[in-house]
Amino acid sequence: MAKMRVYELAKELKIDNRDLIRQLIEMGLDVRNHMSALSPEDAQMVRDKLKAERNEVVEEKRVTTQVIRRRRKKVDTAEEAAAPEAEELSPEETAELEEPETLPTDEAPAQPEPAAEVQVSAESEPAPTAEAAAPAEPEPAPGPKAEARIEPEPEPEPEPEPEPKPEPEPEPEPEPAPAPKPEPKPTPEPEPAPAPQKEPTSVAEAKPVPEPEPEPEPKPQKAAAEPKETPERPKPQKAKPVRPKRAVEDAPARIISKPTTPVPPMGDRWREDSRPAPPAARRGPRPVPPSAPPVGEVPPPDKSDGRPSRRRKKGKKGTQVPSDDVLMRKAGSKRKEILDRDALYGGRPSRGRRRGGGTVKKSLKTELTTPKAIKRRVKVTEAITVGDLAKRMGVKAAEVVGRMMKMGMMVTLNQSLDTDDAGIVASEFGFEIERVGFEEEGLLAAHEDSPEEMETRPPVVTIMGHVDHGKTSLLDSIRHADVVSGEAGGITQHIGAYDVHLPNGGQVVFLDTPGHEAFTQMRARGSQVTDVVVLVVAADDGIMEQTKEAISHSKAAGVPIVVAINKIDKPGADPERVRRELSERGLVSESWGGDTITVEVSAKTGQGVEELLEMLQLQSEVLELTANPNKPARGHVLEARLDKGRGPVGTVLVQEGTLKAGDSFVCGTFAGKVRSMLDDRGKPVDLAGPSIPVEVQGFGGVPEAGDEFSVVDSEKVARQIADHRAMKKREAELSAKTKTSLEGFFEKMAEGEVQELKLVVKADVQGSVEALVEALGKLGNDQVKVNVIHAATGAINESDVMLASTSDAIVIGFNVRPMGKVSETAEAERVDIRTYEVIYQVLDEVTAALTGMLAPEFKEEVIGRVEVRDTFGVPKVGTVAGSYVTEGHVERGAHVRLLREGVVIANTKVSSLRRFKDDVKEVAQGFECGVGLENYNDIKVGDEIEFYVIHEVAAEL
Ligand SMILES: Nc1nc2c(ncn2[C@@H]2O[C@H](COP(=O)(O)OP(=O)(O)OP(=O)(O)O)[C@@H](O)[C@H]2O)c(=O)[nH]1
Repeated sequence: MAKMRVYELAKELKIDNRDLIRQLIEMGLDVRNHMSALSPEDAQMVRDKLKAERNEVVEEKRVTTQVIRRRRKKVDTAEEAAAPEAEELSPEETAELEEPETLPTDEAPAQPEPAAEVQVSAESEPAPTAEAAAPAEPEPAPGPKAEARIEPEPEPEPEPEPEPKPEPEPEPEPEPAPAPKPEPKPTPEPEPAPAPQKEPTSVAEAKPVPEPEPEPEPKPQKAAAEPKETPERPKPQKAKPVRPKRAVEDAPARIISKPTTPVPPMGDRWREDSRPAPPAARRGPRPVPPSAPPVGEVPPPDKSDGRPSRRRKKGKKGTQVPSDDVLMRKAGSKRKEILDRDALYGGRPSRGRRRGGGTVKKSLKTELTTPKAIKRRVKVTEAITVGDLAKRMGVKAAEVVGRMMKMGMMVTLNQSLDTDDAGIVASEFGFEIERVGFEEEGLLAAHEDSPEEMETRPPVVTIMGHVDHGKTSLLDSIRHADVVSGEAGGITQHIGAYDVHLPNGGQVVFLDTPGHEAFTQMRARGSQVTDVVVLVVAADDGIMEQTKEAISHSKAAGVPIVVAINKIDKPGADPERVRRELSERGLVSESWGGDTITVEVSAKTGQGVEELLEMLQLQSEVLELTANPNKPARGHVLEARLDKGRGPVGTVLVQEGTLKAGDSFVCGTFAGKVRSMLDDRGKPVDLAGPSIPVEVQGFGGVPEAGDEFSVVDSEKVARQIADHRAMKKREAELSAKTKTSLEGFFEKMAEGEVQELKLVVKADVQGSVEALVEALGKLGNDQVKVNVIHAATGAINESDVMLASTSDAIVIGFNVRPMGKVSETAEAERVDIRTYEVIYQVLDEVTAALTGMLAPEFKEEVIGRVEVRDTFGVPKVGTVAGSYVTEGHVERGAHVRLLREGVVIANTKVSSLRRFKDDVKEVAQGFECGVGLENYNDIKVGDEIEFYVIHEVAAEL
């Protein structure tokens, strides 16, 4: 059989993950978290054990109208078996069974409204009474009740419950419902016994019936029985108090109301897990009644919703429940107190009436928080953070996080959920997720080019090649060939691209790409805007590794290659060898009958450079490169950086249209307006047509190399698109991270798989970013790896910090610093930001961090020894050794070895360390002390106890 995860077992047993983990640990099982695996045998053993424990149920008995006595009781298996059956009773049966309870309610009816309240208060107050009478109650009922209250709140918020209930409950509830039942059943007892069980069942089934019943609150009995099961209903109870009269009206309502409670089911799960017991008692009972009374008022689904929410609030304040009681006592009028409370938290008008005070109006406020059915849809584009989702649903974020934790999803507020996960969570609150799209295309200027509008444009050329084959030299040589440049050294390059004007009037634009392997990605991107690639191959070296890469990138991009066989001036030059090797790579030279243009050049002497330029022009003509210059510009960013004086600037290669000063544009996730443009020689220009590279000033932020640049109609449109893209990007990043965290992190941790050091890398220029990402990616080993979750240019901003925070990553800044309040945010989020100015320092520190993450080695250090001079038997503690510290010192919590004549008799830990009657943390050499050992009592006079501690020693890579 396959192993089972703790959370799966918890789900099966319908108990909270944490509770189960605690119990598993108590059972001696090695579990760390809810993702820990359990063998089939262990799982079965746990099931058996927990089931056995569940046989112990709480017996509730109504002693007086306001007092219910609960006692724990062992239930026979047979009884249990019977119970289930009861649960399975048909709705009608259930109804019948419930009716009896209703009757009691009727009894109370005399005090219609009050009745409800009284009951509630009775229960709540009883707290005191009950406590005195049956202390046991609090614990048993509490748990469920507490949960119930809380649940009610959660559900109420979703208010949609009434309406939505049907949907949500059906699926989710089923499970939850059962879960609660188990507990409730036990509670059932005497008369109610049957009802309770049924209730659960009925609840599940009835749920569909939702709105129907306004039934008044069942009497205490019901409360007693239901409490556990319908913890959520508690709120409803609260509602009852308010709606007493109505409640009385609908008897069947109860059942219905329960169904209504269905929404809670989801909550039940959670409740079961986390709710505190204390308040439960009071709330427990209420749950049932609530459903009834509320129902009466519920008529309008919304209202019912609204009410629940109020109740919830109350419930939330569940902790306040006690305070309520206190208030009631003080006031001397329980009813009034309850009413007041209701009013405070948005009670119904009815409450107000009772009060007869203006406060009623205030209570109406709550209704504002009740989402209407049509508003129970949360629109999401790609993903949504947990916090946003909670906000959009009008639910407390902590509550959403709590529910997700109970679902086995460990998340933080800023974690992003994709639409699927968000849908699951939203359904827990009665909401739906609606995926919506953003019509970005509609906002971007679309223009159909007609053949007449097309004009020839210069080819854009990228020079690639292996290291030292002469790329830079060739570019220099080409600059000298520029006929426009009046400068001695040819073009003084200002940006990563420049256009060369040929003697024949032609023009060729070159992209200047670095030749280091760390920039392979940049080269690949360069290919995307490139029309022709000049592959530089040293005639004396032939095709090398990077030459092959360049060929691959060019081919993948579908860009034709013109080969420049360089260094033909060198004695060892062998152009034919290069052609042969090229043909082996599919590039057959024209001189060999192929279609690959090869030109023999010498960057050093300038030989063949003009011919190369002519060939490029020829190739360009063959390609029939054209573009429409008469439309809004579109292009790509070749390089971008943060200029101290000018802010973000980027080199943009215009590919179509004409870029003008003053144009509004969107680039990547930034909007901007062209404030100024410089050409490749650093001269200001107002226009830049197709194939022309210009340095643009006016970006809203530093874009990434390769980002598309598009001119749009207005700044407003630009901002709209940029904001949308930024949101999508962030959501995508967070979503990706979240998925990793949700689906793999815990499992990996539990199974000791690979750990990752996550980094957010920010640098001043794209080149540095890519170099860092590549270098960092090479660090680590098979145990620990580096995962750069985000890398970009520009200062470290809050987005980076939040991403690091949610991803548990470190922010690496290279030649950039945190902006504005980012440092404060980082401190608040406990995000480590490290800034550097030298790459090797980055690598050194990251390596150190990785070392710290490696599984530590353990080293033992003996800190002291004692000699046992006497032994004492202490009740409930065991044997205590009256000892004398002979060496070093001894500490409580230290590991110890019990030595007898030099032989290790036991290896355990110190359970107690005392000096006379005082517990002490440490005892120094030369002093006497009493030492108790964990799980070991066979200590004898003359034994020696060696104390030692274990240190973790970081491993090295
Ligand atoms: N003899 C001779 N030497 C050349 C020629 N072209 C380049 N060199 C030399 O080759 C060496 C490398 O040239 P670079 O232009 O730096 O080569 P690169 O491909 O740009 O190198 P990286 O930038 O490191 O990728 C330099 O010492 C140049 O002087 C040439 O045509 N003939």
